[in-house]
Amino acid sequence: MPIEERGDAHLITHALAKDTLSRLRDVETSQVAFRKGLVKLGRICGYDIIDGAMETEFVSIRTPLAETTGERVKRLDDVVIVNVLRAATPFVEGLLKAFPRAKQGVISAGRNEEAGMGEDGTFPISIDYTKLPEIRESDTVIVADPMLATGSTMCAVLDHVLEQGPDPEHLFVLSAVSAPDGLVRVGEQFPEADLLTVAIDDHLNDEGFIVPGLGDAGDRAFRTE
Ligand SMILES: O=P(O)(O)OC[C@H]1O[C@H](OP(=O)(O)OP(=O)(O)O)[C@H](O)[C@@H]1O
Ligand SMILES: O=c1cc[nH]c(=O)[nH]1
Ligand SMILES: [Mg+2]
Repeated sequence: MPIEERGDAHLITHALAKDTLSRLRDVETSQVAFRKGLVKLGRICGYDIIDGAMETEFVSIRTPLAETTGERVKRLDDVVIVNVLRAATPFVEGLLKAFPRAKQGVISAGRNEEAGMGEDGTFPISIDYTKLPEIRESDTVIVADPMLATGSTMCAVLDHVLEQGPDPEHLFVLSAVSAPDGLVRVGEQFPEADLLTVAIDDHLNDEGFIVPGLGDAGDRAFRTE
């Protein structure tokens, strides 16, 4: 199975996910290659979520030649993907290749970098715009953000997502790179969430950036610096 348990999180271990993340980390990777890499990584992660966490069922099929039995992924319509603006946008574009019929929500959430990281290791988060579909108990919700650093953004986003209605059957927090602090913070505050990530990095620096990380994912994808 391409998803392995690791402490507070589950690691997506597909070789192509690691390959793609390594290209994203490279400081020489151009903006276009970076954005395309995030799309690719989202697609791989989506396939791995389906492989590791979604049920399948056997169905009868008639091919042009004969009756046979096939296997289908169940309940792909009951998936909600939440895009945490803005760095998650290309990542979600890739996820949608695996979940083309997912309902989508967006939340614009940003760290107040000027305020800096507080003594408790968190950032103030401003949530400026949200548009979420109805979330039902039977849904699988995937909240996607390529970077989980202090976890401040994800905690604010999850508060918002969960206050809208009943707890969904499955709640996944999907990131490309996570810092140990962020995983612990989100895991403690939202024990119902399944934390999925491609890599757990070493530490956060004084500015709250993941080390070694890949830099500022939003700036690299959107060419803003
Ligand atoms: O775990 P945290 O410490 O909260 O940091 C992670 C957040 O930081 C980045 O967003 P950023 O605030 O840079 O916004 P952007 O996507 O617009 O660049 C990233 O995409 C996460 O949302
Ligand atoms: O390392 C980090 C931390 C937060 N946001 C990013 O884009 N990168
Ligand atoms: Mg940013």
